[in-house]
Amino acid sequence: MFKINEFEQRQLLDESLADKVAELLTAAVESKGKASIAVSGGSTPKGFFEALSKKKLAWQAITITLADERWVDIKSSDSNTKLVHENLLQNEAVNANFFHLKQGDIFSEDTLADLNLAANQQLLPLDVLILGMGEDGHTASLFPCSDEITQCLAQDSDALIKVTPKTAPYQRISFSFAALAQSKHTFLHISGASKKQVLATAIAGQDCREMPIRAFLQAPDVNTQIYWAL
Ligand SMILES: O=C1O[C@H](COP(=O)(O)O)[C@@H](O)[C@H](O)[C@H]1O
Repeated sequence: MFKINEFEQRQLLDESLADKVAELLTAAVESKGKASIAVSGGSTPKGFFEALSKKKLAWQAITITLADERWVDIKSSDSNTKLVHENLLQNEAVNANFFHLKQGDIFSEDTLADLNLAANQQLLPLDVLILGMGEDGHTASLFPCSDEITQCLAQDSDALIKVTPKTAPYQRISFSFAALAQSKHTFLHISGASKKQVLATAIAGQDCREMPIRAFLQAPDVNTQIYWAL
């Protein structure tokens, strides 16, 4: 299931999404004393991160993580962790907790097992999930071109998966569809005419392995709120 929310300007979208997410995180903290949110990286979320970072929330009770990360040095300009540190873990949100997906230099099976255990104990199910979408219909690092795509979309997959895309750089770590689909509130944040066309193609077809974002649009128990601006 999905609903499309369109905005005339990206700044209006960023403010509106930040208002909504702030409301949901506040409600989660009030009801259970803590909240968790996974955000996406890439080129789209910077303005939203800045708007959300200025909200006066109980940030010390909130854990932020990423829907996916590239296995690069966290000082690299391609690091999603760096993007979050420089734009979201700022202002009022400087005291939020951050759950690192990129641990150490070597991406070993032991590292993956430890991260899966910690994510299941500390984070899941997420209160809020903010997805992005690439031009190929990937979301998080669920890439249609990867050998792991069947595993990424399987109902019984681990929460975190090692993914090697064939048409995008870097090895990745990504939450699986099964883990992300448990989120209490799911948003897809996209902008620009080209992404609107990609979304239309995704809506018009069925095959989730061809465009993994379809899994979040089609699942009857996932209500994906799409936020789009030109
Ligand atoms: O590689 C990634 O790409 C997607 C989409 O990024 P964008 O630059 O087209 O907004 C992003 O959602 C994901 O987190 C990132 O690792």
